[in-house]
Amino acid sequence: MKTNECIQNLSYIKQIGSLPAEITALEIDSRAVTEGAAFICQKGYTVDGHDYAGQAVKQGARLIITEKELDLPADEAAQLIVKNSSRALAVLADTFYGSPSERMSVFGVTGTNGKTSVSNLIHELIRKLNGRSALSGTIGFDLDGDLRQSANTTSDLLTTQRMIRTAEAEGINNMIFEVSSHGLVEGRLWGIDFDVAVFTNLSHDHLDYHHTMEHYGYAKGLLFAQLGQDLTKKKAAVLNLDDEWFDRYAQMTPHEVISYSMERPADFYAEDIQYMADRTYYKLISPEGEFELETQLLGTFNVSNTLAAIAALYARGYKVSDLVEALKDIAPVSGRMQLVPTSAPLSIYIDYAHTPDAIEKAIRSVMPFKKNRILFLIGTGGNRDKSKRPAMAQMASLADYVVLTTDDPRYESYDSITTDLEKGMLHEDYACIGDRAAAVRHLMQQAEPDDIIIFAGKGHEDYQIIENTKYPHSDSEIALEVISERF
Ligand SMILES: CC(=O)N[C@H]1[C@@H](OP(=O)(O)OP(=O)(O)OC[C@H]2O[C@@H](n3ccc(=O)[nH]c3=O)[C@H](O)[C@@H]2O)O[C@H](CO)[C@@H](O)[C@@H]1O[C@H](C)C(=O)N[C@@H](C)C(=O)N[C@H](CCC(=O)O)C(=O)O
Ligand SMILES: Nc1ncnc2c1ncn2[C@@H]1O[C@H](COP(=O)(O)OP(=O)(O)OP(=O)(O)O)[C@@H](O)[C@H]1O
Repeated sequence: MKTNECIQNLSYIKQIGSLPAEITALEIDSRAVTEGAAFICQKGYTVDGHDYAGQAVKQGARLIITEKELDLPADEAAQLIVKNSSRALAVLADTFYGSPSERMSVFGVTGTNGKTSVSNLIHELIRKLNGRSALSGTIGFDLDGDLRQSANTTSDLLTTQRMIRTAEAEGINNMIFEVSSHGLVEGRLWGIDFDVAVFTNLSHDHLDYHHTMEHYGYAKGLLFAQLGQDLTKKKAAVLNLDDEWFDRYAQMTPHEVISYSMERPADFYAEDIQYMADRTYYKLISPEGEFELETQLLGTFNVSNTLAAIAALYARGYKVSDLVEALKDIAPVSGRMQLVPTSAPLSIYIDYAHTPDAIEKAIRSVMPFKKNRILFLIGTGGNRDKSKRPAMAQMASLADYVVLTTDDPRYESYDSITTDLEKGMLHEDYACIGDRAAAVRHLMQQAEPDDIIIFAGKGHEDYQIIENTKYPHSDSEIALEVISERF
């Protein structure tokens, strides 16, 4: 793209050197720079991208976007000094990639729990109803069925714009983003034209980063403000009426608010819910009438998640009857209340619950069909929000027997993690076993016929991070091994 065209909307303080005629690519990582690229220097948590501008120039960068004047060969690369390079990146990426989000149906899903589940439901419902869809989130970047890896729940801004551009180039006209609070406050989604913004719920998590629930809640609210003020576009906020943040998020947008609830009348609400070990049924009351709904997704929270997904697609003109029909065939996201097939006379679920609220909901979900005991294993990560640990164990105490362990201990000792968890235990029927593989084995050794077993915290992940190394790990594999020895 011509440089003048690319920087037409960019405010900058000063130009050093002459601008190249063309920009071939935008990069924020010097290691990815190719000939003719513009390199945008960003300060990170670990290093400062400004320190890599020299390397970027050596690799062929001809324009450097920087917050300070850098000592670089003026004949090789020009510099544009900007006040804030993240804002500059947002402007440049939007122009360079041609604002693809404006031409697509873009859904953003935020909340403490349920982002992956709701995003995946929206994505799969669209595909089931013969549409094409791309999804970016914790599980990766799914380009209409072709799954690629990505590092974050909400990727950096450049990756985000590239994903939308790639989807558009593939002829895909729906894009779903799982939106993290980190991503919102760091502007990883600046410039994205969302059509539907969905809120699942807000509860204790990430306070190592946000410090207070007020700040955490505010961060999530930025998604609803991002729907913008242009009322010539039909947009909607889909909000959970059962959550106390409903009113505040509704105030953040002039666009239509579509409510959903499991507890009271709303635009979309659930009545007569029946929880089975492998299916959930409920009566859906919607603006298009009442429907008997059946889903393979399990647990109370998935009733809420299915309501959110149906409401989000209704906002884009889908018929509720079609959505209800399509939902029957959609399988749960890997590792979210996923039933592990076994011939042993007990039920094993793998779940990703790693917040107090999710743990409470996971255990309450299986109570309606409990015949014997509920055995629950909970692990939590090292070097992350420690304040939630006792509250997690407090909720885990709803189970009859609990094993306290780790998920990704990183650099923290097993003992430090399980000791924090132990502070919240409300009964004595528990064991602390830091090594997760041993913890899973121990839990399975206690299992008796008709027990319900939930392994929480790792979900779809098939590894454990110890220090900075990923080791293979699978709760279900270990559980099935013990079953083959015992049953
Ligand atoms: C703490 C944090 O948010 N870190 C994110 C951040 O990394 P960083 O700040 O360490 O980056 P850095 O290594 O300091 O690099 C700074 C700059 O120098 C550049 N650089 C660096 C090295 C080099 O040789 N050349 C070079 O140009 C980098 O490309 C970058 O532009 O920027 C990276 C690229 O965008 C992110 O992948 C990374 O997320 C890490 C993996 C992370 O764990 N983040 C968590 C806190 C997070 O964001 N989580 C939320 C989900 C939460 C949830 O709901 O569960 C998420 O959205 O994922
Ligand atoms: N609506 C919900 N309310 C409460 N808990 C939920 C809800 N949906 C899912 N959960 C719980 O949270 C776990 C993670 O679900 P999911 O991956 O959909 O959430 P997430 O917001 O994407 O989480 P993360 O940001 O950590 O990836 C599930 O395994 C389940 O235990």
